[in-house]
Order: sequence, then structure tokens, then C-alpha cells
Amino acid sequence: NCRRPKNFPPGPLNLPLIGSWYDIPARGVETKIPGWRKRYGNIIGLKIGFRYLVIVCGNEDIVAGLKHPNFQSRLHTSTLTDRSFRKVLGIFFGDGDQWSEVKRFTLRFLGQVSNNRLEVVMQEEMSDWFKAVTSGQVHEINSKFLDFSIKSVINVFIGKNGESHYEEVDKIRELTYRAFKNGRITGIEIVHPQMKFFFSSEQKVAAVTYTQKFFRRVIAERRKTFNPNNIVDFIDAFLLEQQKEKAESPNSNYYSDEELQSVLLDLVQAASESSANTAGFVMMYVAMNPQVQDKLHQELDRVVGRERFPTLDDRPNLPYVDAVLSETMRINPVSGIGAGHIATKDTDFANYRLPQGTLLFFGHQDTLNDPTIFNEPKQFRPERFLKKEEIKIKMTNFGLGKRACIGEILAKNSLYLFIAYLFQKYSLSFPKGYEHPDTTPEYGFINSPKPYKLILTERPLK
Ligand code: HEM
Repeated sequence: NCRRPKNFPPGPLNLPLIGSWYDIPARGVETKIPGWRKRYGNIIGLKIGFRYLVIVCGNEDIVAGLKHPNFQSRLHTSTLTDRSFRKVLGIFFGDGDQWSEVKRFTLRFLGQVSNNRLEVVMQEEMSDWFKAVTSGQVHEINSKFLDFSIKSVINVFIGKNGESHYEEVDKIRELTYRAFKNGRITGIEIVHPQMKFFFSSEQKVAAVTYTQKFFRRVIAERRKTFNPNNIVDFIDAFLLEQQKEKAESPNSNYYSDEELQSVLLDLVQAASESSANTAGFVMMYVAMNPQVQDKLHQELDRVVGRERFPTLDDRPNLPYVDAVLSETMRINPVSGIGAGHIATKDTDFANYRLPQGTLLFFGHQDTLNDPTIFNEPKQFRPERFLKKEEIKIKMTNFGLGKRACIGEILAKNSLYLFIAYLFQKYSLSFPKGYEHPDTTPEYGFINSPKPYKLILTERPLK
């Protein structure tokens, strides 16, 4: 049916069978949004095959859409449930009571990861990382170089045991990077799984299968040594909850092994690439803006000096470090259109009517680079985040409401530590001939910087 439902938002023409699929890039849909928005307004109506799709733009509408009670569900096609034993499990694509129970449990666990524990993990990972850096030499900045991110995530969730598996963790990083790079967030195979045989990438399947197998083994090993009186990490906490559930509510099955594997897969995939790619963009933009780097160095020298590691307690006194992180996430957000939400009922929204089953995405990158909101948005200017009056909108790049990212605080804390450690110790510069890296991201499930070259030069101890 090519006709739009009554009062559906305007958008490109729908053709028989394929809808407006011909005009929707499977990767980098962000690049089309400014043009569509000019033509059709804040709410853009599209169709992939038989599935209606809406992109919500404009900060007010994004906030309203993210919080709308009818838009708190996810798509459950087999392309997605293949990640979780063909069931609706895990947090990212989970739903209903199961999702809300396990999300609450995971948030509670994250709330208990003390600042002290995170600092120790980050100090260990960054110290190892620094060993791999040769001062004054050219380094290629790519997923492998930024592997401190997945290692610290693994360390937070599966404890020190993670270290004995670093070869496998490296393989998971490589497979996840490739899967996300090839990931087609608005690909037709996501909404019409019949098409996955033509479009699904081998890397995506390999990343899921390998990671699940890894966690299955780690969980089985842990079960042998599990001590309910010594809960150290996420797996311990989950196994304890599993025991309690079996004893107290034998009819419920929220804490199954399949759920644990699915949640761990979500956490590793959601956390490691997003933080690593944000770190890659931080290094790129700071090296491109020497005056920003000078200010970072001056602030760190003044507040921390060069002999001890910066801590989370230093954070109130290091506002420029935070401003650099916020400005990086504004200018090149790694999740440019967020994750798809589903309308669970026919819903009136922003003067339109969205049919049940409509898939919604949100124009985060568009808003964060809108010249009517941010003065000179293409300029990397962390100072704007030091002046509250310059930030006129609610930041939404971690989502909002029930479906919001569970890792926002963890991500911001660990990226703050990353920036503080890195610039306390090093100066960054481009090798001759590589001074102007391409800042356009490589689009995928999570956007990443295109690989580029940098020299890291150790700063002398003062
Ligand atoms: C720079 C880092 C990160 C960014 C920009 C980011 C961004 C996002 C966004 C935009 C969403 C979708 C929200 C929505 O549906 O509207 C999301 C969801 C999610 N994120 Fe993150 N994230 C980051 C780091 C992390 C970390 C470190 C973790 C794990 C500890 C994590 C775990 C998740 C999970 C599990 C969800 C699904 C939540 C749900 O569906 O209920 N993320 N994230």
C-alpha cells in the first residue's frame, strides 16, 4: 500500500513493496536528516517495506518522543532475537516485565560500582595502555589502539578474571568493531528478516556467536567457585539473584543463564564501542585544536600535577576536562539517531497520528549540530559547556526516560578519567602530511572515527 495512513507525517514518496526504502541509507541516515527536515518539518514519515518509520527531530519533540509511554518498546524481528536465543531477552532489545526487572537489577549493580573500583580498573588498564605507546612515534588510532575501553568494561563486569581471557577479549573487540562498522541500523533486513540472508553481515553473526560462547564458558567456570558470601562482580551478583529466585519464586524465570549471557552481550557491545569511539574522537579534536590541548594541560598541571593519577574526586576542579568530553559528544555523537523505539499503540504525537508498530528514531546528531541551537556548531569549542546559558537544550544523546542508556554515568566517569590520564602524561600532534584527518564518521550501529595517525609525546615530569 503506497498511500500514507491518515495524518501520517510527510516524507519521501512511498513506492509499492519497498516504501521509501530507496531513499533511506542503511548506514549514515544522519546525513539525510537536515535536507528532509527542511522539506518535511520536524517529524519525518518514511516506510521500509511494510514497516512505517518516523524520525523525530527538534529538541522538544525528541524529549517528548523519548518519554512517551507508548514508545518504550523495541522491535523484535528474528534478525534481532538471533542475538538472544531467539527470545526477547537482555536489556537493549528486551521488553516487558523481564526487561524492567533485569534493567533495574543491572542499574542497581552499576550504582554499587564504587568510584574507587572504577579508578583502580582504569588506572590498571591505562597503565598497560601507556606501555604500548612509544613516545614520539606515529600511532594509527583505530579500534585496536583504543582497546583499553573493552578491557575496562570486561573488568568491571566479570572482574579480574577478565585478564586471563585477554586474547579472547581482543577477538571480541575485533569482531564487535567489524560488526558495528558493517551494521545497517535502518537496513531492510532489520525490519524484514526474510531479507537477512541477502544483507546480514557474517561479522555480525560471528561477533554474537563468539561472544556468547565466551560468556557461556566464563559463567560455567564461575559456577564452580561461586561463593554467595563473596560477591565481587556482575556475574556473582546475577548468580546470587538466580539462587534467590529459585528458592523464593520457583515459578518465575527472570534470572536464567540465557538472560545472563544476553545481558553480558548487550553490556559489552553497548559499552565498549561507544566509549572507545568517543575516546578516538576526543584525541582527534584535541590534536586539531592546540589551544584546547594547552588549556587541558594547564588545568591538569594546576589541579593534579604530574606525579599522581587524577581521581574522580578531582572532577569538580577539572571542569575543562568535562567540557572537552561534552563538546566531543556534541560535535560527533557516536549514536547519531539513537536506538529504534516501537509505538505499541496508534498514537497522536506532535500533530500527527503514528500507527501501532511504527519504528521511531531520533535526530540527536542533527540537534547537536543545529546552528539555531549551538553557535558555530562545526567549531570545536569546549568553552560553550562552561557557560550554562549557552546550552539551551536538554541533552538527549544517551536517551531519556525508561529506555535511557544504563551506562551514562559509567561512560562519563571512565571517559573523564581517560582524558585526564592521557593529557596529564602526553601531548598529541599529527605527523607531517596527516594534519587534517577526515572528521566525517564511519557510520554504522555506532559511529566511529575513520582511522587516523597521531604522535603521542610524553610530557616531562615537572
Ligand atoms: C559514550 C558512551 C555511550 C553512549 C553515547 C550511549 C548511548 C546510548 C543510547 C543513545 C541508547 C539508546 C537510548 C534509547 O533507546 O533511546 C543507549 C542504550 C543503552 N546503553 Fe548506552 N551509551 C554509551 C555507553 C554505554 C555503556 C558504558 C553501557 C553499559 C554499561 C551502555 C549500555 C546501554 C544499554 C544496556 C542500553 C539499552 C537500554 C534499554 O533499552 O533499556 N551504554 N545508549
